[in-house]
Amino acid sequence: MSQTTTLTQPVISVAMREQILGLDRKKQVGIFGGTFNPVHNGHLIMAEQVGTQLGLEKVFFMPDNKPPHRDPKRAIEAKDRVEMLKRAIAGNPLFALELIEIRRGGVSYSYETMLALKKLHPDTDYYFIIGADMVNYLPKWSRIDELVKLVTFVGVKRPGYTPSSQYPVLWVDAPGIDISSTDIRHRVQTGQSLRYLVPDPVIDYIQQEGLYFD
Ligand SMILES: Nc1ncnc2c1ncn2[C@@H]1O[C@H](COP(=O)(O)OP(=O)(O)OP(=O)(O)O)[C@@H](O)[C@H]1O
Ligand SMILES: O=C(O)c1ccc[n+]([C@@H]2O[C@H](COP(=O)([O-])O)[C@@H](O)[C@H]2O)c1
Repeated sequence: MSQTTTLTQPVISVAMREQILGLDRKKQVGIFGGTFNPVHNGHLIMAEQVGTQLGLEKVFFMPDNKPPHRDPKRAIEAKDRVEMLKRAIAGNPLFALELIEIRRGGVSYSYETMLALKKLHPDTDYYFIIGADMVNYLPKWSRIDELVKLVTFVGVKRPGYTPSSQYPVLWVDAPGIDISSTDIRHRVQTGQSLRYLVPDPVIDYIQQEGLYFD
């Protein structure tokens, strides 16, 4: 029996066609690493400004398991930090979660993380978002000379910090927001309002779980 084949579709995929035409654009995504203990509106405002101003496809909030540079005061469990992040980013299609550091456990060195992410997603360019305090701290990061080749650091100003860096940083203009997780924890302990400093669903979670009260 003879068989005839009718080609109704082009044999090349969209990706191949884009490659041939030189249109293969890499994905551009933001990575926003932090302890998020807890996440606050300063984090959300800066992530929104960076994501929209740079035209990123997504901004991934990436809670660390254990920050490399400090012993977090009043550390709470990763599951609570993740739950608060989930509540904070719900409803914003630009935002997503990246839990690679929590899954890996141990100390969360960004070089190790970004190497792993680049291996998993070689077609993605990563924009690593940091505040001015962290920009100043970059020289102390583990394997920083290799890390700057893996990511583009994006800096956001922060009240109280005069940024200076010997490493390349792409600055995005966002309003200076004087909110810190340290201050939020202090406000919980001293019974002050968190309203408009932290998203309402995160305030509810802090109260429901009794976080940061002692
Ligand atoms: N208000 C802010 N303005 C600019 N950058 C910020 C601000 N808050 C946090 N960041 C940046 O977000 C990242 C994650 O911060 P982190 O989760 O440690 O929050 P934090 O408010 O600095 O916490 P803590 O007070 O416990 O040190 C860091 O790069 C930090 O510089
Ligand atoms: O890799 C390092 O040496 C390193 C040193 C300091 C901070 N970082 C990362 O910077 C991000 C912000 O840190 P933090 O503690 O301010 O939340 C978080 O993802 C950390 O893992 C990473």
